[in-house]
Amino acid sequence: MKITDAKVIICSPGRNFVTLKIYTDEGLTGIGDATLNGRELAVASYLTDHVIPCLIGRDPHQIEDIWQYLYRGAYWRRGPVTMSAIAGVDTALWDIKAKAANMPLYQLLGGRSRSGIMVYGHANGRDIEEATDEALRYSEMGFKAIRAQAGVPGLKKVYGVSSGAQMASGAKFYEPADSSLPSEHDWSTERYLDHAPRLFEKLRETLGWDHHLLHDVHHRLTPIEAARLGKSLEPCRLFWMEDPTPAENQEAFRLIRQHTVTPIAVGEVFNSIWDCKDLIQNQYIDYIRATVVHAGGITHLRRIADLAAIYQVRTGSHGATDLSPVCMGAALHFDTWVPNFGIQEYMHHTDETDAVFPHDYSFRDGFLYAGEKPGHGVDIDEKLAEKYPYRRAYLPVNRLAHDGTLTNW
Ligand SMILES: O=C(O)[C@@H](O)[C@@H](O)[C@H](O)[C@H](O)CO
Ligand SMILES: [Mg+2]
Repeated sequence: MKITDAKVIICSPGRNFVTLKIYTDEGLTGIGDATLNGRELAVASYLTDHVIPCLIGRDPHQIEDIWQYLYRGAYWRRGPVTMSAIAGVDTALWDIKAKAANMPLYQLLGGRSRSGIMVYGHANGRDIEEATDEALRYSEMGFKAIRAQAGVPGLKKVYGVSSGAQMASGAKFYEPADSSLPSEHDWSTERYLDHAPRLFEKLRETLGWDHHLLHDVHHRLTPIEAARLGKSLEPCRLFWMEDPTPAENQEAFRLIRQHTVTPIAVGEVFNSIWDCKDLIQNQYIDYIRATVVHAGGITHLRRIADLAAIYQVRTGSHGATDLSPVCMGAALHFDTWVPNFGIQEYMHHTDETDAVFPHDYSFRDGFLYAGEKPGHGVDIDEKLAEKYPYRRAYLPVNRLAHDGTLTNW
């Protein structure tokens, strides 16, 4: 089989997505997600201008050789743009290979390891009461695991709190990339550290102990502040505290680990095994959040998961709405196979997004189920995609409320 063509499809059904489609001389096609929130066109150009010319004429079955060619052959290795582009190619090639084998992708990876994929949903509110009501609603929707985020008194706009309407799926629409220039949020660590434990005390008081509760700190604390938060949350028994501190310095997590047993999840911004090697080998984390779309595709994510398995670190892949249904579809096949699975994030896409990306995965009683169609089970309706042209959008920036210092969003 030979790759005869490939193209990048950029669309914006509620938010921007970058999709790579690969064509072969046997009529099989495959698609991969290559969306990088706020930097979409960089990845589109990397694919169109630098990668696609190298793919034409190659055997799509040679996934590993193509991966090595695109990784080592670029000379300039790693980084979110490069690895999202490689991920788009890799996912499309696995899609083609599974279609050629006439089997769902998880079978090709090694078969089913579990009956279904436990997922967590996003409950959030402007204050503790609203977030608690949302968490109750997610419990009624069948979620066994619920991430909770709430506004912080005195702060205008913080991460994770939706001001969107409720969608048909029951979830509230939330899209952080909300403007043609970065919107500015405000932050106070002191207010947040006083407030977060109260949110989870209220949630345990209201929901009881049968649900997993998760929280995303979103890179905002110093290591010792993260240690303090972890300790304060211990009585509420969280499933994980996510991104407690920026992870460029993996060694920083040793300090957090010395002070708290609250489980830690990191890695949605990681794009290679090198970003997580020390965190995993030192068991500074409990879950690795790397994803198909941002960590070089299925080929590389398997390597990260296998390293993690040696140290009893489990997967907890990112699954926000800026990862397209193509990524979710591929992730569910990966999650169905991977032996050290932990949990999968699941934010409902909009109905218009689901229409552009028809898929055969389904949600039932707190679990997602990959479909049985050959491939990863997701397609793109190119005609419909044309109705939603790209529009520039940025993730917000964040400033300290008391003096405007630029900090982590
Ligand atoms: O854990 C999460 O879902 C968040 O960290 C993401 O929603 C993140 O803010 C977005 O993916 C950024 O594009
Ligand atoms: Mg996160």
